[in-house]
Amino acid sequence: MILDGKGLADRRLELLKEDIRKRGITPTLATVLVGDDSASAMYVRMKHRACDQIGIKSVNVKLPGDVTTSDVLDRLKELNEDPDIDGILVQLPLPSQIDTHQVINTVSPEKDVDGYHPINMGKLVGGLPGPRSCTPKGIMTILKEYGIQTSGAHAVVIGRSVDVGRPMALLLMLADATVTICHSKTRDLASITKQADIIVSAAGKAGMVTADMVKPGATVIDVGTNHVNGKLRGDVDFETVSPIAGAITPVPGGVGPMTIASLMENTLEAALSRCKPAQ
Ligand SMILES: Nc1nc(=O)c2c([nH]1)NC[C@@H]1CN(c3ccc(C(=O)N[C@@H](CCC(=O)O)C(=O)O)cc3)C=[N+]21
Repeated sequence: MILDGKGLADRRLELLKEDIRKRGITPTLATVLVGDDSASAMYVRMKHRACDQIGIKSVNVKLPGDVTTSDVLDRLKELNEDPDIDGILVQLPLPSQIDTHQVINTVSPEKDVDGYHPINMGKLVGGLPGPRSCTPKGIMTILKEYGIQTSGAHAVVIGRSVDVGRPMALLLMLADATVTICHSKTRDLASITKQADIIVSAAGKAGMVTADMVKPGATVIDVGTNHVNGKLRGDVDFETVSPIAGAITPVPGGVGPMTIASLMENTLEAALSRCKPAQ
């Protein structure tokens, strides 16, 4: 079974559009793009397009590639204080001279639609409600919508990044999975992934998950967005793995569109919790 992230995301965007229209509000998302990396610029454009599609207002703050950390922090403080802005997304990765930790720390936790702020990460660790990182949230939605059981399942996450691997593992654990986290230093990766009912690959290496690493019938979620010779490729060798997997996300058309749908959900939630309508 192919897990159609694109179709699911489109349906969720339609529901969000209807929800926003009925509430008569205009949530507002600010994106912050530093420098002119073409992939980052494309992702930001895709986010703005989704906003336009569903009635979220978006503003794009563009900063030159040679700004200092304090330039970025100053701009973020303005956005934090701006009552018209509900959500703030700082597109990552940032240029190397910028202190990414300080930037993430400066985004107001109430406006943190990526769920990267330590307060929101802490809420995730504690199992408290709060904004969840968009990619892991989108993956949980895929699993839920397709009825893929997490309770009691062995989920193997490949990758321990702060934006995907770690929050993914925590969300799977909160959903009662038994979770193993693997990464670049893991020995004999295949022997571990072979035991998985659910594999989530966020390793960032094109084609690294091969058929011999997958148990027949397993669910395979591919977070990879690797650009190889101008083509987008996932972490999973789709040709050989898809006949073995019980369910698999394609790249493109799988996790990526769900990341954006989750961002839209987080932006609406940020707007609603910032301005509680009178009952
Ligand atoms: N603060 C921050 N938050 C993020 O959520 C964030 C980020 N920084 N930096 C970069 C990554 C990457 N990311 C993607 C979003 C959508 C697709 C997506 O929709 N991709 C399409 C294909 C697009 C294409 O054609 O290349 C698909 O998979 O079907 C992919 C990747 C969000 N990220």
